[in-house]
Amino acid sequence: MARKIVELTEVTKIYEGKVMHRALNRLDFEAEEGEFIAIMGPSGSGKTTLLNLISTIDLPTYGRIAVNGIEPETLNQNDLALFRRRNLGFVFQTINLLQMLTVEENLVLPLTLDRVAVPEMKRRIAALADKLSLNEILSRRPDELSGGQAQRTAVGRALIHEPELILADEPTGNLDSKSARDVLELLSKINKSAGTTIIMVTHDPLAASYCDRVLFIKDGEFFNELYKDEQRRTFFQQILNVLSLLGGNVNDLSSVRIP
Ligand SMILES: Nc1ncnc2c1ncn2[C@@H]1O[C@H](COP(=O)(O)OP(=O)(O)OP(=O)(O)O)[C@@H](O)[C@H]1O
Repeated sequence: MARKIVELTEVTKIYEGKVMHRALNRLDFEAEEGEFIAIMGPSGSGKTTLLNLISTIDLPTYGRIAVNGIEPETLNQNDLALFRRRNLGFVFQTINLLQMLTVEENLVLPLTLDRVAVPEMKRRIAALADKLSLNEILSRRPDELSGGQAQRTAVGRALIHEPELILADEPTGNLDSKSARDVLELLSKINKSAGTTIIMVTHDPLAASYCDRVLFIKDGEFFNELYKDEQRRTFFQQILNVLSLLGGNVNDLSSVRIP
């Protein structure tokens, strides 16, 4: 049986504010090594909360979480930061590349923090630039890149330290459909070739159709789950069907792209 890379058992997250809000309610979720999973649900259903808990940025109010066998609650802030840096890669909708640095310098940033030797950095850049088609743009700065090139660089930066788990929050949200496809195909290729586990929050059923499994949540609880066992187009249709059952804000479907 494949190794479990993420395990959530009866996880509840309550935000304490003026008004107390239960964002997740006794949620169970597991991800096995090598899975490519989408998390979908209406606005406010708890997707980002779930991703923040898996990424150990936030802790649950009740319940148990283990990521790569580690329970984040048992680590102090320093060890948690180190754990994230070594084990996780992050890709966000807003592509947060450092404007002062070239693509190449942005790519190696996580390695600089870990004081990796220069020859090893060069080896990893060469391998990644090939895989991500970044060779032509390594010396450019972020403001000289298209949206797709910038997001491919951000994916590269998330991958350069060879993490076991990639966490992506709407990675195609700001991209045109061609660039979105390029990024999704890239994520899919990395998932298949390196066996990297990927968990991606998305509103976009086309993006979700690249995954092997889609978890739907509603009001912080499990709503449904779909596994891809046919063509991507059929899977896309099945995802749309569940989304229509799920309801929520009609704007959530405004970004639907046709495969
Ligand atoms: N720090 C916070 N304090 C209080 N309530 C919060 C906080 N963060 C999120 N919430 C509430 O928790 C619920 C879930 O939020 P979350 O961001 O996880 O939803 P989401 O599914 O990612 O939504 P969206 O698709 O709009 O990004 C929402 O009702 C939100 O208002």
